[in-house]
Amino acid sequence: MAALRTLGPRAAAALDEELMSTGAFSIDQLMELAGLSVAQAMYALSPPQKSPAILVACGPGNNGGDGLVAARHLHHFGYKPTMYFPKQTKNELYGRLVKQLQQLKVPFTDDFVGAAKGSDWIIDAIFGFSFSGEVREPFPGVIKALAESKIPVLAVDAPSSWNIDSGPPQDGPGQHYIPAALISLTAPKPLVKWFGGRHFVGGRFVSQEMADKYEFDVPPYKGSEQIVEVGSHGEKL
Ligand SMILES: NC(=O)C1=CN([C@@H]2O[C@H](COP(=O)(O)OP(=O)(O)OC[C@H]3O[C@@H](n4cnc5c(N)ncnc54)[C@H](OP(=O)(O)O)[C@@H]3O)[C@@H](O)[C@H]2O)[C@H](O)CC1
Ligand SMILES: [K+]
Repeated sequence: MAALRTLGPRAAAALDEELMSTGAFSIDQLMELAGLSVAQAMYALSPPQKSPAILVACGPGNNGGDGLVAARHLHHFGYKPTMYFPKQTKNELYGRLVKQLQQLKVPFTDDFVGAAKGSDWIIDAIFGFSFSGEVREPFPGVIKALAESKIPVLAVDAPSSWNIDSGPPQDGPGQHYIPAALISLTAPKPLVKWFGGRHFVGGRFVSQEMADKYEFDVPPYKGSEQIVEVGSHGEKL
């Protein structure tokens, strides 16, 4: 069966702009729904009874914000999330998301490698569709640790360090990391061509009109679910 059409980084950024202007959404709303779908994908992969300890690595942009929201939902689902959020900005929304986690006594750590050792799964919410170029500090060590670790990773929107259009960095086998699972938000990005693991689509907030305009497909969400599992490259299952 045909794969879901992909959305490149420029189109994804333009869609976000339009959702938050003429679409009348706030970033808080989009991030809340994106983060909820990340938490639902984690639950579909492994429930808290089996995999309670989740390390959530958050970057400085909206991909990181999705991770902060997902962690709050994971806490309420019964998981024990730990946060690695090394590059916190003064952004007011992020401040509130962090405070909500602190009030739930969700721990924050500066030691990614140490925290990863005790984790059942890692959520990679470091970079999404606005990533480009070489990974800059403080993240190269984190990407290296992900490449060396055997702990399964759920990547949010993109495996961090992969080019959104052209996939894994050309740095040789064993150098880049390969997540066990990916949740694409709104639509898969072109990099799914190089992905081979379990793949979900989430971010259930676009109209059919918007999907037609940006030439992607709304996946077949069932009932009240915020996610759909698709094939590795976005094939409909
Ligand atoms: N419509 C949707 O589906 C929604 C998706 N959401 C999520 O938002 C991200 C995109 O968020 P954005 O804020 O545009 O960008 P990112 O989070 O991907 O990354 C931006 C930050 O990353 C830094 N960056 C970029 N490249 C590098 C690099 N090579 N090394 C280190 N750091 C890098 C960048 O830093 P600057 O220094 O350049 O500022 C940014 O800080 C999308 O993927 C979804 O996950 C929304 O939550 C809701 C709508
Ligand atoms: K990511």
